[in-house]
Amino acid sequence: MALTPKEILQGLAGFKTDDGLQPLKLGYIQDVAVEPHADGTRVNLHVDDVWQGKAVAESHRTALGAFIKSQYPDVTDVRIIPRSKEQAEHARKIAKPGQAPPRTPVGVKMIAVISGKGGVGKSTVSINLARALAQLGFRTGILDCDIYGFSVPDLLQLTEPVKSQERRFVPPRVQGIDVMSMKFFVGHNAPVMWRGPMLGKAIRQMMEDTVWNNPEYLILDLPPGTGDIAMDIHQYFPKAAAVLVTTPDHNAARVAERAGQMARSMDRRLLGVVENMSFMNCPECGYAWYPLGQGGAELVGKNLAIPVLAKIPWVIQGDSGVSGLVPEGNPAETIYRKLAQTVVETDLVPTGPVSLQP
Ligand SMILES: Nc1ncnc2c1ncn2[C@@H]1O[C@H](COP(=O)(O)OP(=O)(O)OP(=O)(O)O)[C@@H](O)[C@H]1O
Repeated sequence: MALTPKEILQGLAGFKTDDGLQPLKLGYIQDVAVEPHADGTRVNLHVDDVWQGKAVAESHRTALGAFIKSQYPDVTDVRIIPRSKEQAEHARKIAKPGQAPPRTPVGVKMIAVISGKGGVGKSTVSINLARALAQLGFRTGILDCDIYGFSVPDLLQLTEPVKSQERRFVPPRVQGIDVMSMKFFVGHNAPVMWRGPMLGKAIRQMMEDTVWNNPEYLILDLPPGTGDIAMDIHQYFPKAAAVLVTTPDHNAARVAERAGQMARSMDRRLLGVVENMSFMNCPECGYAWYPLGQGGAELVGKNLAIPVLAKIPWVIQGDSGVSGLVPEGNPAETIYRKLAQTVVETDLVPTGPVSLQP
């Protein structure tokens, strides 16, 4: 018999933290979802983000996960996802557990993630921001607009081919994010060698011929730079607000600033700057060091008069790790969650149902 959320909730009645808190009794457990997978069962548990007036401790989350695994041997993966009460309420409104999300298209808020230089982590920030928004309960999609340099599917370790339905494409879903990328339409790592008009057609088709699940947020991973391609793609999404990504070194920051100026000259609203690969923490003593220097985000922020939204540390992946998603329990998870919360609290204007039409 498959495990049910109710059984997990019943089991949680027996859980206490080291310091004697009973989260179920205290009303900190928001909801449980059980997902059967080929290699076992995954449990996603939303909990309040504040316990006893403080952000829920990492140790409480770890203990909760370990408890569930110890009670139910079929469970191979537990995700404890903190969320504010308001976000839980919002999530309940948009998708009652067990029910399909409403079919009426709602407005989509688009966020273009942009950078000056390649390789600063624009795609990494895009996927982790998308996941954090999905974890907050929003239907979220990501469109990899980096037609020539697509990397979103690889960073998400997506291997399955895209499926079609009535001559449209069904985007694969990873961790609650619907993903569309040029990668799905080209041969194994084949280069895309198209010029302008074809490029525009590809973006338009990926948007319009995709069966999007009425996303509330669509993250656009734009190509880096200020050249023709980046400008063309900016034009396709006139209403998207932008998040600028830089690394801390001042050279990258100056290039990022130019990309920000270009976006602004095209009437794009700049929400702020995210500094990626900002610092490294020693896993033993917590000592922070700065392999790429410091001050890049502040420089961009000051010169463009935009806020620094987040500083993301270096994230060390495991031996097998080619995934760009921050591993569960890594401190960067909390930083991305706060970034997503900032985005949610920003008065973004929805653009109407997903469409490229302005
Ligand atoms: N915070 C981080 N810690 C460790 N590695 C990172 C971090 N951010 C990005 N990386 C790694 O750096 C590489 C480049 O990242 P990513 O592809 O996100 O950059 P990008 O700016 O989108 O590049 P491009 O524009 O060339 O596509 C990837 O291998 C990614 O896993």
